[in-house]
Amino acid sequence: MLRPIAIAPSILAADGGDLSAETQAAIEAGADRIHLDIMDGHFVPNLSFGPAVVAALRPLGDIHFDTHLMIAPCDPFLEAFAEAGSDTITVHAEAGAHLHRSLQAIRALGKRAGVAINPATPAVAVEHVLDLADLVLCMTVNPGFGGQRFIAGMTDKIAALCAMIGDRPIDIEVDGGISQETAGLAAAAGANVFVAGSSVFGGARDTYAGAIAGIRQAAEKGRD
Ligand SMILES: O=C(CO)[C@H](O)[C@H](O)COP(=O)(O)O
Repeated sequence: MLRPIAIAPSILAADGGDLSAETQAAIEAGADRIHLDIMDGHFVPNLSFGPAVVAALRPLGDIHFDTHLMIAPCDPFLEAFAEAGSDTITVHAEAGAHLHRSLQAIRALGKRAGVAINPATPAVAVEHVLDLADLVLCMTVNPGFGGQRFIAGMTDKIAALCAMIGDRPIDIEVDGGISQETAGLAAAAGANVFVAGSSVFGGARDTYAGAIAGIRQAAEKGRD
């Protein structure tokens, strides 16, 4: 099954003092989705931002907001991120005692439900929730920080997820170290949604369009 390619710049790597302008610039540069990394200093060893920031950015456009919750527990915050304007809400398989219930709750809020797995978590961890998932996120770095190196060994897991998911209409997203150099490897293994932080926001604003186009081209080529 050939899923549509989408590039999702992560504003974690953007200028935090100018998030509206940075998000607007990414939209104008051709982003398909905006990736919002939510960190709690507990599930991951870093803090980022909360639903108020997501809500503040929402009026910038009707682009898909892809919210990645790196928080535990996650259930108490699902409604807030739904109300803030998230389109997809992704929770970690490792973050909650009741993953099935969390995904049900996201769907009940009228949002697309995503499930993420860390590099050390096997693909089989999501097997029994696929009927409740619209997106599976394979972390290609350990979550918590941008700017890390893509873990090449994750391509086998992406391929295993792809085989497990089969023809279900579920996005296969990769996050961490995605660039023009690595997007092709992930695409060849079956990924179709590419989160990119530092490889987009690491340059000046007039380079964002070229960076997004380059990642898209690399992903398309990786499928050949
Ligand atoms: O989820 C994340 C970190 O936990 C970030 O989205 C991810 O690391 C993207 O940043 P970069 O592209 O710079 O690796």
